[in-house]
Amino acid sequence: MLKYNVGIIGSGSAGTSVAYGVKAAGKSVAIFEDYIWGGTCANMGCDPKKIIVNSIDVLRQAQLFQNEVIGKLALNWEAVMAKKQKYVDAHPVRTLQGLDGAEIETYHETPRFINATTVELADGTQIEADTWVIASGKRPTRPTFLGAELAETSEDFLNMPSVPDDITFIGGGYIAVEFASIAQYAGAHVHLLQHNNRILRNFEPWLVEKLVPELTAQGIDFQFDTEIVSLKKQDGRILVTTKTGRTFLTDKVIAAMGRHAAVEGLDLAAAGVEFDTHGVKVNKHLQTTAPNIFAAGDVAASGTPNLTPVAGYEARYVADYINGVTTDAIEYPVISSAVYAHPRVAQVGVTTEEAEKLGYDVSDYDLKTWFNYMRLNDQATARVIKHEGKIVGASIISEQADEIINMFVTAINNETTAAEVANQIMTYPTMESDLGYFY
Ligand SMILES: Cc1cc2nc3c(=O)[nH]c(=O)nc-3n(C[C@H](O)[C@H](O)[C@H](O)COP(=O)(O)OP(=O)(O)OC[C@H]3O[C@@H](n4cnc5c(N)ncnc54)[C@H](O)[C@@H]3O)c2cc1C
Ligand SMILES: NC(=O)c1ccc[n+]([C@@H]2O[C@H](COP(=O)([O-])OP(=O)(O)OC[C@H]3O[C@@H](n4cnc5c(N)ncnc54)[C@H](O)[C@@H]3O)[C@@H](O)[C@H]2O)c1
Repeated sequence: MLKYNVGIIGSGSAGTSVAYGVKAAGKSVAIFEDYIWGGTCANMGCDPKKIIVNSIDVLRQAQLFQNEVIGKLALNWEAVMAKKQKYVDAHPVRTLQGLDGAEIETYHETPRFINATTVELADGTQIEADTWVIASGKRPTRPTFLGAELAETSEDFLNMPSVPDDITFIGGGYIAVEFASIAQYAGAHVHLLQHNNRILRNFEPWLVEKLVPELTAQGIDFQFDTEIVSLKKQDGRILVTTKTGRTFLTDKVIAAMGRHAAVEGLDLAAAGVEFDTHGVKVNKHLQTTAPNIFAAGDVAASGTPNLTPVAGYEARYVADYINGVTTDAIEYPVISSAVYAHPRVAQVGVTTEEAEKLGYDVSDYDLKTWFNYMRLNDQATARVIKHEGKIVGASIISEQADEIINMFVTAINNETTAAEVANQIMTYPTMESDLGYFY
């Protein structure tokens, strides 16, 4: 039987990071991937999306500067896709080369647990490892209504050869909002159907209350409290029927109703690993219900948001734990996140609701009058939460929110004071040089 110190399932941000971490400590390592080497973020998530978003940003900038810059720009979707594809095609190759170069054994298939230490491959080969790490991520949740097979996924959207005239998103999370913004600027008529009355449920309500009217004014048709009962092909288009009996025709439907843990085919029960709708159950050491099996990244029900930097952080912790570098429980720094719409929204740390309970100071800033936002025609607004002279939370709606939020991440983690900010000489005029004004 083949034997390794560590077996890792999944080659995304979490799996590869654990693999390099334990290999560096001299362990023998095998990694299994049943789809595309390198995982979601680089192949069908953050990176290809951000390449497309950045082309849309140029159109957005032209719109914001329409008084100063004259002439109409047009998006060449095919060229944007070609640029995205060049990056995406290279990624699995780079991932495999990296793993091979580090002498990490690679298997392109789903391993099936037969007990807590041994898996079996499709050809009957058995592989044993002292320690396993489940880093298999999440996969899109498919709808179950009549005609659901006509609904495509975020991956299909990122591979669209052309922009449809009319597109419908089911769901109001990160993916639906970001892709609706892309599609709208790319020239489609966009519908976003949310089954309740709140999109971006993990974001500050004040941000969402500003974003929705902005995106509506751009042309996105938000339909709240709307559930789909069926999709049906009609005259080369798709007929959408909602629970209220309303019907409309669209050209493409993208289901973005969340993602579920990718545990199919692993037979986790045979290994004594429990999971539920949130993912694989883990304790404060990211250990599953089988003590020699860990879970990290999206698949782990660790109570953290499913984001790439979180997957990397958990993976580094698991590698350290396996290597004996730490026995402490995992502790997370503040976790920032952004929605790459136009404008962006981003937040980190203590929320308004928490601040009100804790009696912390909540300050709002109308940034459009500040020089660094005025020069960019950016109608930005920020909220900063402070306690004992330090920033503990921030949320922002701005064309640059994804970048600006990171200066708050650093200020919160370092517990930076106003005096410490004043002692830094930053380049001017830049957004970061305004940090002192938020104290
Ligand atoms: C459209 C989209 C956009 C996103 N944008 C952002 C963003 O802007 N910023 C951000 O921080 N996060 C973003 N995310 C989330 C981010 O992609 C994930 O949080 C991150 O990829 C999680 O990494 P992971 O290693 O846990 O899982 P993954 O990257 O999903 O890796 C898991 C790997 O395991 C493989 N696998 C699954 N089952 C098996 C099996 N049985 N056997 C072998 N292999 C298996 C999968 O094929 C996959 O390659 C986005 C996600 C999506 C879908
Ligand atoms: N910018 C980023 O960091 C980024 C971007 C994209 C994705 N992601 C990650 O990927 C994950 C998946 O994204 P997502 O947008 O699919 O999920 P999500 O969890 O963000 O949103 C799911 C949406 O679908 C809705 N929904 C749930 N069940 C439904 C149903 N039965 N019918 C209709 N709508 C339903 C929810 O109310 C919610 O609005 C995110 O949670 C996030 O962690 C991050």
